Amino acid sequence: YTKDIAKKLLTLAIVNQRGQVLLGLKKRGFGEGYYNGFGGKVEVGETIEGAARRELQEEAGIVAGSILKQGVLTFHFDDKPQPWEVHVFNILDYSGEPCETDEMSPQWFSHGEIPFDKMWKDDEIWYPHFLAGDLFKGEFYFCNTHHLDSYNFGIVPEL
Ligand SMILES: CSc1nc2ncnc(N)c2[nH]1
Repeated sequence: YTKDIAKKLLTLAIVNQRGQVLLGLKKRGFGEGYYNGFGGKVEVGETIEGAARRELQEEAGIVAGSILKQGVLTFHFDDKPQPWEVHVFNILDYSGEPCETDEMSPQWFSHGEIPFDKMWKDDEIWYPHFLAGDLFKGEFYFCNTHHLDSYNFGIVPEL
C-alpha cells in the first residue's frame, strides 16, 4: 500500500571543521560497528532540517548552528520495500562538546584518514564531493544490506 511507495525520510549530519570531520561509531542497531555521521528518521510534523538538528543533539550532544544541505542520497535495499531518502547536512558550526551516548561514540578524523573500510560502501563515492563543498544527488542499490550492487551519482547545480 502507499506506505511502501513513499520514501522513508532520514537525515545525516556531518560536522566538517578545521580539516576534520566528526563521525560516530554506531554502538548498536542498524549499521552497528560502522562510522557514520549523526542522524535518523524525520518524525511526523518535523522539518527535515529540524530533524537533522534534533538527531545531532540526541546522538552527539551538540547543538548545530549554521548548517548547509549538500546532498540527497536515495538507498534501495533488495530486502526492504521502502527506499530511504537521506538528506545530508554539513554542520558549519555548533555549540557544546561532542559526547558519547549509548548509540554513538564520537571521534574526529582528518579528511585524509576517514575510515572508509568501516563505513557504508556508498560513503567513499560521495564523501570527496561532500568535503569539496559540492551539491550532489545519488541513488544506491544494496543487496543483502551491506553489498553495494550499483549506483548513480552526480553533482547538481541546486538541490
Ligand atoms: C544503509 S546505506 C547507508 N549509507 C550510509 N552512509 C552514511 N550514513 C548512513 N547512515 C548510511 N546508510
